[in-house]
Amino acid sequence: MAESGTAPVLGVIGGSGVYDIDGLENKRWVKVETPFGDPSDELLTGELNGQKLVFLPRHGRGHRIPPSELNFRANIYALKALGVTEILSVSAVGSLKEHLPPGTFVVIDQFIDRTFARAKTFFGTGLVAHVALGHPVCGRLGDLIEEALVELRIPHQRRGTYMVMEGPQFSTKAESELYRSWGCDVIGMTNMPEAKLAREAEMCYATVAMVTDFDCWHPDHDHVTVDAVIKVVIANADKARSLVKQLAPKLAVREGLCEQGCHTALDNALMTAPDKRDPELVKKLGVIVGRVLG
Ligand SMILES: CSC[C@H]1O[C@H](OP(=O)(O)O)[C@H](O)[C@@H]1O
Ligand SMILES: Nc1ncnc2[nH]cnc12
Repeated sequence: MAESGTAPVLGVIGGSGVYDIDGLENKRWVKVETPFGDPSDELLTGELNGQKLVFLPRHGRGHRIPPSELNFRANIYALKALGVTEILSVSAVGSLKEHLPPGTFVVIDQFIDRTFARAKTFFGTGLVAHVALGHPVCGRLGDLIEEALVELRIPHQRRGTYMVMEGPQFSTKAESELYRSWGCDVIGMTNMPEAKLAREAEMCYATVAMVTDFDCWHPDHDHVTVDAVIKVVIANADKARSLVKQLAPKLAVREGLCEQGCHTALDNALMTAPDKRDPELVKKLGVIVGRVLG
């Protein structure tokens, strides 16, 4: 079992089409206020197969909030404030590869962040931090997700690069071809800065990307439509829920902190000299930096 004070709590961020989690015991929607404003919605807390779980619908119930207006900092802060230690992000994505048709799940291990209109860090003047991001997702969590996908016989690929675009419009064909030439596997609009902020908040983060379409590069699929995406997401939603159920009990085997360093990401990241730190900012970031700055 995990060291005291670090018992795993699974956070699930549900993307397009995933606005609830079934089978939760002691289920309760909780409103969380954060120094960064409101999260996308209330957060759903409960237990699944004995594992504590917190669920947040990324775009809010009813899909109210577009990607560029998501308050990523409030979302990650709220999950951290509720004790979440590992985050499973569930996302709809377009495929940039012929061999990844709609219905395939990809356990993402890399990102290219092309977003430009989002707040990307909790830190700032008065407390500067630079966390490592060479491996932006938790490989340990990725392995557990893969184990669950194998057990459930869900068609998947273990690794892949997710291109994060600003949106909300889908790509032009030239852009889609460019991302293909970069070797990207899938494309979406939401996983950055989410993954960066999870790292700053010292939480494990992994994404299961559910392919919903071939974007617009494919000769047989001229363009993406929300209709087509939603149809596939609905068909996949049960698989996503089974994945969460299968994954939840696997987390309990972690002993102590994540061996990949996710839970200690701030150990060598703070740059600002102690006497130059802004006490107000340090206080505001208490939930995030409490472990290192006590
Ligand atoms: C309805 S398709 C576009 C939408 O879906 C994805 O979001 P999420 O990662 O939350 O499932 C994509 O990034 C876009 O935001
Ligand atoms: N083709 C696509 N581009 C960006 N985001 C997506 N989400 C689902 N399909 C997508």
